[in-house]
Amino acid sequence: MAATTSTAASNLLTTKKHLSSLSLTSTNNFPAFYPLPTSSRRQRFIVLSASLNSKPTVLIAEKLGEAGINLLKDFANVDCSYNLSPDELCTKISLCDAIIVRSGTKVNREVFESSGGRLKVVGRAGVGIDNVDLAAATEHGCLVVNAPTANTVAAAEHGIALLAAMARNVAQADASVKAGKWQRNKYVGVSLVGKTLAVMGFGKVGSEVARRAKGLGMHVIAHDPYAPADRARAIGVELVSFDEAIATADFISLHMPLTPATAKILNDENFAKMKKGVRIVNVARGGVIDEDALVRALDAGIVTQAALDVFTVEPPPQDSKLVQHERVTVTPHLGASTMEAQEGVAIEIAEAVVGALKGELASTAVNAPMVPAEVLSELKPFVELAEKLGRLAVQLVSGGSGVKDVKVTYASARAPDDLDTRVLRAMIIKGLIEPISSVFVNLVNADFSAKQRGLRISEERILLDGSPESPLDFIQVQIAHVESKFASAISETGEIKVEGRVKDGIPHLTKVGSFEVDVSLEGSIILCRQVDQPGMIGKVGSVLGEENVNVSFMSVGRIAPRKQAVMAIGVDEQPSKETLKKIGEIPAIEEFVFLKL
Ligand SMILES: NC(=O)c1ccc[n+]([C@@H]2O[C@H](COP(=O)([O-])OP(=O)(O)OC[C@H]3O[C@@H](n4cnc5c(N)ncnc54)[C@H](O)[C@@H]3O)[C@@H](O)[C@H]2O)c1
Ligand SMILES: O=C(O)[C@H](O)COP(=O)(O)O
Repeated sequence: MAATTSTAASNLLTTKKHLSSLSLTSTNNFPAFYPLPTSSRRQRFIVLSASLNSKPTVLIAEKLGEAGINLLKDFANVDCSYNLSPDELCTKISLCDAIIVRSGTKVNREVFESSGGRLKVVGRAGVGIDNVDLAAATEHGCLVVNAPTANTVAAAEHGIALLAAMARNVAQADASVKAGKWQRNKYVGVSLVGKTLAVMGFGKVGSEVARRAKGLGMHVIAHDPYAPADRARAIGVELVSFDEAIATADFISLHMPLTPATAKILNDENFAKMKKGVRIVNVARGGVIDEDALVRALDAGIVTQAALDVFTVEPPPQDSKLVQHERVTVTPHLGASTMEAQEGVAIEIAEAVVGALKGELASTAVNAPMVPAEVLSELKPFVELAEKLGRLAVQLVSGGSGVKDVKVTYASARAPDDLDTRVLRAMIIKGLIEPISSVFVNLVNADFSAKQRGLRISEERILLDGSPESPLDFIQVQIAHVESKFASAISETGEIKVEGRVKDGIPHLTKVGSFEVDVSLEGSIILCRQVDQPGMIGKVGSVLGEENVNVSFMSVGRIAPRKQAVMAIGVDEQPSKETLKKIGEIPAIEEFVFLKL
């Protein structure tokens, strides 16, 4: 057995310009995209319809900066129709090759179905694509592109504006003066200087908020299990645990994406851990707060004030107790709404849409990583395996010094020249980044996205003896210098380690930490560490069965009989919190974790 090592980081592209687009040629003058299949997307060959002879039509459905509109007009017929009803949108869409929206327009399955196959590009002039049905887009051969960077500073500035306005009761005092009152004693505020601000989510927006808050004389701490600690230290911010952040902060500012792990992360249980009198700002996504719990925390005096730009349902109901609360300041999702940001976003999205209509794959393409068909046919299950191992590994991280050093090992009997691992590396990066951020990774931007987040991916090849029929024997992903929410995932050498193989064309998880397991990577997975003893599979299975959660696969890996064992359980549905709690309460179970694939 021989090993060769190379460092992907050294090959990384260093400027965004270098990777802004990549052209593919195809037959009959039409550009072509090959989106990678994942378990949730049907594989499909996408052909864009912007023929070389006719100008495409772009519908701009929400207000867009002039510079972007002008850029589009050079290339396409532009129809600016704002405030369309859903029916009007469905009628118009059949005449359009592309549509550009912000967060206010729902581009749902009906829109794609109504387009009669003509719609080929959806441009989201901003970051979040919560309002675009991605699965429907991919099924209809439609590329979705977004503009992820141009509104970062605007969002951070809005966070700071809300922080200061809340502390000094600006909105409430303004309404009071306009109502003919002069209540100087009622609206005495609190100072920001010297106060502790906890920035929850230290990504693009969070780090800009932290920088600005330092300038205001605040003591800034941050919680982000995946952000590199040295990046935080460089701007004088200490990364702390979730509990420490919320327990010590005078102000909490939310900047994490909405994911299954962050949904309602501020809930009754966590409000109860906060310092009495805490003030909360949210310019991320409404869903990260349990809004009913926030009303209870405000009424109980745990939370003194809140300032919210985003809501679970937008616009929120007019009679919402939260919106109407006297100590809550609200804005209608204005984080990205500055002249400058909207000009920047307009240019970013116009360039991406024009590029896509010309057949280039933008670095901001959300649903179409691109793989040549001949590569895909052989590597398809390994491509899926790579993404899923990345997703599993990152979900096992609980803290430490951030996700920084990732080592990928490919074991294969193929000579290194016969196995192009570029796609696999991109898919591992996709799996590592997408569950924890607002970034979408494709083949064009994968290495750049990794570099931007401070991720160093080193790759190792293990050359196996034997027949090289299958491209790979196993793939292993290790994350160093981190803690895990499932201690058994840490290997003897101290890294989080997951390993997988393809069996009968299906990706399988075959190793977690030092434990051998065997579970097919479909649906989701529960990992439990237990004292090996009879009846454990039955006990866990019946807890899941009580809630009608279908078990697809179970396997137990153990060190020795009657010692510790790790049980991997594949489930088709997501168990409720109560069901997971019941699993944790089974006496022999020492730890467990639920992982979404
Ligand atoms: N209000 C607005 O108009 C507006 C504008 C821009 C962005 N946003 C929202 O702001 C949020 C942040 O955007 P961004 O561009 O900074 O995203 P980003 O991906 O750059 O940063 C998100 C950070 O959150 C961290 N994170 C993930 N899970 C976490 C967890 N459980 N706990 C703590 N941290 C966690 C990630 O590691 C990452 O560093 C997103 O929700 C985005 O949609 C809102
Ligand atoms: O996701 C985003 O980019 C922000 O939330 C801004 O959304 P908007 O473009 O609708 O203002």
